[in-house]
Amino acid sequence: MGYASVILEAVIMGLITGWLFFKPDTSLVGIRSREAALYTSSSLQCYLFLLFETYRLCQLDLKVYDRERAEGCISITGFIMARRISKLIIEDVAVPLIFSIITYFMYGLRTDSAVYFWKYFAACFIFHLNTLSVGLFAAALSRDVSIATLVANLNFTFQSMLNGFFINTKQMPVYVRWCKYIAYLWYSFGFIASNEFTGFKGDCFKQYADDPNVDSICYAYTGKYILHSLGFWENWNALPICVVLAFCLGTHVAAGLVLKLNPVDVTMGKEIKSKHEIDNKIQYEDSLYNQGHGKGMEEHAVNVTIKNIGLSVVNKIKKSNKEILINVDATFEAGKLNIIMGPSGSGKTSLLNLISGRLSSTLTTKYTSSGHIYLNNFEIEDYHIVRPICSYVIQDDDHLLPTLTVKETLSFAAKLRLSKDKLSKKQRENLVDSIILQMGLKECADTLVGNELLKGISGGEKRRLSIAIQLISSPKILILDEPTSGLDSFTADSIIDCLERLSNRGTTIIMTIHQPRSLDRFGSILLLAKGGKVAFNGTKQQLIQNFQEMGFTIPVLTNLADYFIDMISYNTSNNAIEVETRQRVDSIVEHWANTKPEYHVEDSIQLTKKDQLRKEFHSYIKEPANFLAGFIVLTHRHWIGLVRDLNILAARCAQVIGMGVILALFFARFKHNVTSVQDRLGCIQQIVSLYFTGMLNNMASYPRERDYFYDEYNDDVVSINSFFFSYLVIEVPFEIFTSVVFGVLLVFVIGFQYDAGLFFAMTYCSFLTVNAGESLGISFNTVLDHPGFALTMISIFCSIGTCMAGLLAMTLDNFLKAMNYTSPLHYTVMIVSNLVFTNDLKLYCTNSERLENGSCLFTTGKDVLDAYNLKVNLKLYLCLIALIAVLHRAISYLFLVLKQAKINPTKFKKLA
Ligand SMILES: Nc1ncnc2c1ncn2[C@@H]1O[C@H](COP(=O)(O)OP(=O)(O)OP(=O)(O)O)[C@@H](O)[C@H]1O
Repeated sequence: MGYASVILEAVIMGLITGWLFFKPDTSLVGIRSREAALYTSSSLQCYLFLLFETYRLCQLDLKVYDRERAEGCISITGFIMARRISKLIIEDVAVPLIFSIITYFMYGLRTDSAVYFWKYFAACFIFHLNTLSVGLFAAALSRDVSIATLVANLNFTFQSMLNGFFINTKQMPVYVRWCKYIAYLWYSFGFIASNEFTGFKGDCFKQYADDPNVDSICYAYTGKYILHSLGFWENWNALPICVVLAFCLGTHVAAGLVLKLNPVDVTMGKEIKSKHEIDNKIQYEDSLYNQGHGKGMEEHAVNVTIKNIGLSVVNKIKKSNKEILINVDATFEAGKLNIIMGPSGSGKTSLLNLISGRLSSTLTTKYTSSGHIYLNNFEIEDYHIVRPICSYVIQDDDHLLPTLTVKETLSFAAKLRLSKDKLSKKQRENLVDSIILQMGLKECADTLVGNELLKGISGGEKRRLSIAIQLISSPKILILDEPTSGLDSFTADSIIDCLERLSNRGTTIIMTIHQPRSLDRFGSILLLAKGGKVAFNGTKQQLIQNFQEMGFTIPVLTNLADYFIDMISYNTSNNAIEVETRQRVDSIVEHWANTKPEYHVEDSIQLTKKDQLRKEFHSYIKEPANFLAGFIVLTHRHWIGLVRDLNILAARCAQVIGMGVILALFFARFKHNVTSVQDRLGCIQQIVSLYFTGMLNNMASYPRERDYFYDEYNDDVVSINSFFFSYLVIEVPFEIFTSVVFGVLLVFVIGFQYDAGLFFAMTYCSFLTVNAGESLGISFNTVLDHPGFALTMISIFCSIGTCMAGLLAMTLDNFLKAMNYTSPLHYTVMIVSNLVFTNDLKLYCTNSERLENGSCLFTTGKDVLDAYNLKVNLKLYLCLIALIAVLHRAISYLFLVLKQAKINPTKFKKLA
């Protein structure tokens, strides 16, 4: 995914920026477009890779490195060198090469000598390398993705202010002007601009070729003038490229040092005392079953029978069809621990997913199934109607929210799951306490769950917490995927004890298990052989008898579970052994097929609709919390998560405000000479970067919230609306607060104008831009499950919006112009420009700024609007930007609904 992402990014960015800046002419506007194109090559495209690299390092590569380093397998130097070497060909060379080839020819850069192309490529290569080193440095500073991307983003904003494109370094306040010498983007842009403009002459020279004053008439069209106005020099080659290389090396060394001094920033999760103590005397039965929630579990046991189950998956890209389960027959009775065992890849998880109605096809894969599933004598025709009466404990515990304590996790789960049961607060607390006691979680009840960066409860405790969450709704059928995997035998036994108690009360337990200590406690065993075929289903005694009948000797001293799994696994260590073991497995499967009992369900009745299930099993049905109850619980939970995760909180505030501070540093305060027009335009262009900050804020928290929501949605406990609006309610106050500060910084500190209208418009546009960026994040993170890939796509989207906003790509074709009307960035640029460049903005010329005839190019702001064709209907644009922001959010909502419709197996093919 990593390589595919970066190559795709290079191709898409190359093609689209190539389209935006396609062969500009050599008029003044065309020259500015050419400068903007070179800016994207030296800076903007690197920014995308910077974000991706930072994200990938935090989420994946540094986690592996930290683990290996803790085990003493790798040194810091080894890690950095290995990383560079392993990515040299595909990422470090191929990506800039692809981007260079596409853009060089689409931008129409100089073709008088091939040397210029190779210098352009060498520059892109070194800038790319340098960008990756900055990503490494940011991730080394903090493994937390919100802080690392904050560092990377603010660093880029700082650098891009200094590169000379947005503001001529000579116009900068003296206290920051010197910073250009330490800004790698200044050298990068300078090198690439010098490569293009050294000796450059615009068409003006052809036009006035016969005029003896051609040199003075066309001076503004010469490379010398263009480079001078940007603050660079002709033939500026060796120095900038060496400096960028030195930056690259230096940043790698600095990142290594930071990695050494800051090994892994794992903080200890503190205890957070809850308001009431857990009463040791509370018994599970007392609270759960005698307080109106037990629903008479013993009354109706639900036995699950499956007959002739087949399952296959088609990969639409590879056009392959794989059989996962073949003719599986089994019964899972209430009151017993029913286990499914088999070698890895035998289809255990797929079977559980099928029974519980959670199989989910994707854009590239499609599941097809056949067979019959019965609950007692009711045949379930459609998967989705099974879901409300069963709970599912998935294999992995990473979905748990790290900033909640064990008790809070269960309390919130109880508020959602029991919102429709008329339990008092006290009863609910008792229930939670009793489950905590039951699952042996009392000692860690007030400890944060934690994750890899926040030390919290142990792996075994997380496993028990995941099970405890599902126990809250006292499910009639409890399905568990490897509840004991990765646990020590004592903890594993304690979980089995608990499940046994549950099954004794009538819950139907179906679980997969890998290596149980003994088979004695399991009432029913389903053995699945490789290829998804049944090798046996019955009790332990029957299993032994079955194997003895086939002539196998059951070893006395070997763990029986291990023995049976070995017997139905292929050994592929060499051909002869593989053939032998395959024959053995086939014979076991065949023997079972010939001797298995008839799985006949008497007087079966078909259940085709949810309402029928509701009628038959009404006391066991789980209902999602209504909108308001879900909204309140999720908002409260999200808020706690936010205030406890100071990194996310800091990032949410600092992304926007930090950008305002950097802009204030460079632009405060605007002069009123004609040259200040470019500074004002540059500053307005920078405002659109808020789109990126919205997206980064989203990336820091949304993927985690989303995963937890998917689990709860699949559990039928919460609705999409509750999740969607609770996220909105938490996010918006931060956006409003930071946009107000941003407005103050830009309007009053930088000094656009002391105008209340401009301040409100600036705040309004900033808020809507950040909000739209966040919506974009929701949309892509919903459509794409892989956050790294989502980040790549969002970054491309944001970059294109930034280029088209109005002040970078100045000459758009009609299609792009039409597209621009859907971008909030276009409206932001236009609204702010129209409020800044008014008749009240009086401009003067210094002597050197006067035209040939002694007049001034601009005397008021209005002249600027006219010259750049920026005049728009302000009121209409103020309405349209709000409409576009709402539309962004509505689309993200739609994606969420569509995604859930796909996850929700109501859309699945019925059992044939
Ligand atoms: N969407 C899919 N696309 C391709 N193959 C799939 C898909 N889903 C399942 N499979 C394949 O089906 C087989 C069974 O997978 P499953 O996860 O059910 O096995 P398992 O017995 O639970 O394995 P493990 O014990 O390792 O968890 C595997 O070979 C897996 O690769």
